[in-house]
Amino acid sequence: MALAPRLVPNRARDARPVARGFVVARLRIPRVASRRRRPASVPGVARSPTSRESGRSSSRAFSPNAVAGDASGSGVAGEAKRLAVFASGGGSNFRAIHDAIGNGKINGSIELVVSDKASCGATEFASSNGIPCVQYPDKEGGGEDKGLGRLMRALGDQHRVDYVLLAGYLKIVPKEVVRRFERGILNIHPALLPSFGGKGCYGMRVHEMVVESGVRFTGATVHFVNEKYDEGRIVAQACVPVYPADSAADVAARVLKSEHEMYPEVVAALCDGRLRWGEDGKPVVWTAL
Ligand SMILES: Nc1nc2c(c(=O)[nH]1)N[C@@H](CN(C=O)c1ccc(C(=O)N[C@@H](CCC(=O)O)C(=O)O)cc1)CN2
Ligand SMILES: NCC(=O)N[C@@H]1O[C@H](COP(=O)([O-])[O-])[C@@H](O)[C@H]1O
Repeated sequence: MALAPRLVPNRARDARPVARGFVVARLRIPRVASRRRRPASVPGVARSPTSRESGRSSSRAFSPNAVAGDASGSGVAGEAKRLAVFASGGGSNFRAIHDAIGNGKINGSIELVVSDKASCGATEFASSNGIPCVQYPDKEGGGEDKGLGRLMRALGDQHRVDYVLLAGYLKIVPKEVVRRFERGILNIHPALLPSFGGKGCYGMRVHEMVVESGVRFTGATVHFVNEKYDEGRIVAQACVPVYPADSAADVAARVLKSEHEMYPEVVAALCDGRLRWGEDGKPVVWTAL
């Protein structure tokens, strides 16, 4: 049986940009036999002994066990995390995460898809892969609470979701969900927050603003979700150039490609317990040397 890896965090200044363009910290994880193929892009990753079953993350000082969503630092190493994806559109980020799970890069399973749309690319992909879908908000059938009660039951008792991943979801996630999944909801935004973020900043509109602004770089941001649009703690960013002749569509395609590379890696770290909160309240993706 593989021994639980002892994490020996390096000093914060060891965090340095990597070829992928987003910053990770470095820690020495003794190589342990892993039952599953390690994520190709993060060699030598071992399973961290975490489990969301042990309840919510505490706000205690940083320690090797202070991982997102883990209150005790104990738990069953390697247990696949149960994921819900919220999407409103084509679902390419959803599909990138689904593919990374299938390739063994993410230790998780997508148990539920939530959309404000009765049908979109994401819900069609979910249905064709046997993944249940729930509509929220559901103005027609949801009554006063727009289906909030049904959503909470689906995320809780029915599908026992550990983490929520927003992937092109265009509505505000209600505070009840944000509080239920403290430090357990990620979002990908198609710009370098805090620039070009907030209400009204979504989809192609973001890239139109970027081109109009004349900035020379843009990119994507993965951040934790709080009760406001795009104000949660930033986890990782990927940077791409903006060329003078670029249209908004050119920029959108370049940013989307970087999203498909970055988001699965961050989700893999979240599911492996390698997404850790420092004493300064900033989350960091850790990987092996
Ligand atoms: N509680 C939270 N909910 C959501 C967040 C968040 O950070 N906290 N992120 C958004 C995703 N997002 C940017 O990354 C975003 C999505 C949509 C909007 C927006 O202005 N929406 C419009 C409605 C658009 C429509 O219905 O077509 C609006 O609210 O008027 C801003 C940012 C997901 N949810
Ligand atoms: N502010 C939220 C927002 O604009 N999210 C963006 O919507 C697109 C969804 O594409 P997808 O449906 O193909 O994943 C992605 O570019 C994502 O960053």
